Amino acid sequence: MYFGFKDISINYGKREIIKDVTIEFPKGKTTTIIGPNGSGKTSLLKVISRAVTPVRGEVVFNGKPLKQYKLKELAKKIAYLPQVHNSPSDIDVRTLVSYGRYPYKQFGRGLTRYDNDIIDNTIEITGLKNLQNRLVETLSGGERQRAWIAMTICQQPEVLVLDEPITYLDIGFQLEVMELIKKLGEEMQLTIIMVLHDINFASRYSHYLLSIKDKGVYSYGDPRKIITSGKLEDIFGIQSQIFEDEKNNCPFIIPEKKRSKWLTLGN
Ligand SMILES: Nc1ncnc2c1ncn2[C@@H]1O[C@H](COP(=O)(O)OP(=O)(O)OP(=O)(O)O)[C@@H](O)[C@H]1O
Repeated sequence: MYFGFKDISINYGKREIIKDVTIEFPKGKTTTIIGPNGSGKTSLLKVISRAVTPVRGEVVFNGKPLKQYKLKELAKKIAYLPQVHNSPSDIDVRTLVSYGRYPYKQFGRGLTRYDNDIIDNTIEITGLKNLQNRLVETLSGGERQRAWIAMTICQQPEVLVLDEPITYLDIGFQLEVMELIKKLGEEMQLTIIMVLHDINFASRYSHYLLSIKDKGVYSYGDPRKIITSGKLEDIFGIQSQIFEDEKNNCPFIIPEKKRSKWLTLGN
């Protein structure tokens, strides 16, 4: 297995959240995890970042369980951007991006010329050149997200894990960040695993979708296979119309109605 979950189960106390999930993420491709609120998507990503320890199973990278790697070694291979990230208030964009080089730093040494070249290049390709001296706290939400993504890219990872990277952004910045992720994925041949709530963005920007329901994998595959009105009804309890986005060559959904006891009361 290149990278994936092998028989992962997650509990919080006695409560079981995820049960026996096994999935391999294809190398160099983008896989997006979708599923209802509270279904365990973030918990799965946190197992990759080691913030959550599964009760059973393991994450496998290059055929070896993650726990057999040294943390510094892993940080050069896998970058993780959590859903909520608070920047220190007094650092500028360049400094934030440079944090991505920490796994490569020798003890007691500063950044090398090579590190600075990588930082320059990352700032260039993520369109941050004009913002590099600005304090991170003064950036708009979209600009800030770009800066954080740049930090992960500066790590030169093979695997990039993103938890809801566009959730708090307006539609313009959502599009900009998704295009950036796509560009970086293609140029750096990244294996991207992310969680998105927006099914249409997930459909358009993913090679594969993984849907989570009832503690496990409900469906996995090409967006065309996953985005069907029957499956979306099962996963989210919604009725929807599905169309073909011919320009982007993927399905898109118009949600119609939620199956909800609140809405039908009194009818
Ligand atoms: N540290 C924790 N302690 C106890 N329960 C937790 C903890 N973290 C998450 N949970 C619970 O585990 C379940 C899964 O949470 P998780 O955040 O993984 O779901 P999610 O699919 O990412 O949800 P959302 O789409 O709302 O972000 C939820 O019921 C949540 O309340």
